[in-house]
Amino acid sequence: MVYQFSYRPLNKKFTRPVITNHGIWEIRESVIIRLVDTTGKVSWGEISPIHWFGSETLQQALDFCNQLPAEITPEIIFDIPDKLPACQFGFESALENLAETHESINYQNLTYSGLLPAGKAALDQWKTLWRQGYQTFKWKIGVDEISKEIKIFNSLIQKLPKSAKLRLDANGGLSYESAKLWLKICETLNNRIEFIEQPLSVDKFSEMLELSNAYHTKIALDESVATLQQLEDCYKQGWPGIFVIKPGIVGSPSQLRKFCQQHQIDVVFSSVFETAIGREAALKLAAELSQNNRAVGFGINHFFTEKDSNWLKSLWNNH
Ligand SMILES: O=C(O)CCC(=O)c1ccccc1C(=O)O
Ligand SMILES: [Mg+2]
Repeated sequence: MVYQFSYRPLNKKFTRPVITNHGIWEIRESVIIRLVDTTGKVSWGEISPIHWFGSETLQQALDFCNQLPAEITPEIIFDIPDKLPACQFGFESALENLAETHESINYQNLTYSGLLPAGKAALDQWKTLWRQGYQTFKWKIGVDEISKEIKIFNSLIQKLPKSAKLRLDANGGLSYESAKLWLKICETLNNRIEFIEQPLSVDKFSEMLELSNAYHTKIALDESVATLQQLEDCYKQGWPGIFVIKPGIVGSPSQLRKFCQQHQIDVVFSSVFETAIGREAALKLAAELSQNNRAVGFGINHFFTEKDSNWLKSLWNNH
């Protein structure tokens, strides 16, 4: 089989900047790819790198697309190197969409986690998301001073319904002492805190292992398991807690499928703030590979573009 291949860069301003310990992120830059098979069937894929998170850079993805011929084959797609995980995801998902079997996976019964804005804005925003039906929320910490964040956290916990679950994501921004302080606070809230995500930086695996053995509140690795190689490595080192998987940047869906089917791991699937193209492919993987029913971190609709044809068509017509 050969596929007509074309691609377009896409820049999309977030409706609200994403503030994390890594900094302020205002524009989502992606590459949308288009495959057409010999019957004329069209399929889309999305390459949405996050270099500061551990994937290739946007430029590396564009350079890879640029050197491809206009007609590509499955061999070319399955030969994409592991140093281009977002490209592996984009091309393989587009290829899978062309295979009939793939259409059938339905991801309607996933539950979603809503991302709250960092800082005190969370105190106003949570109710809007609650009314939209979210029962799990994620709040970024490690952005401001810990004393300020604990104060906001205390009022957030007061306001949130007791049945709501809250995830805290430090993006590796806490010191060992601050992580212990957060974990001590969470211990007193009998499981209302589902987990603390990446409390320490990627180079502090053994400290996080120690913390996960010392406290009940679960710890989830995210930046530490950004790519499949890192995921396998942390698994082999015996990580007992949760693994956050971002399908958009983890790498090859077929390799991810193999790993998840070989190992029983506690997984949370998470967005890379992709458009509806990447999101649909990622949610299909989440539905297929989730062994537990943890809410998926894709509940932030204003970050992606609906898969209506106009914006896609305009991408191809305006160039
Ligand atoms: O997982 C979620 O709930 C939303 C996705 C998210 O937080 C995220 C999105 C892009 C880059 C990093 C992260 C993160 O989890 O740290
Ligand atoms: Mg995270």
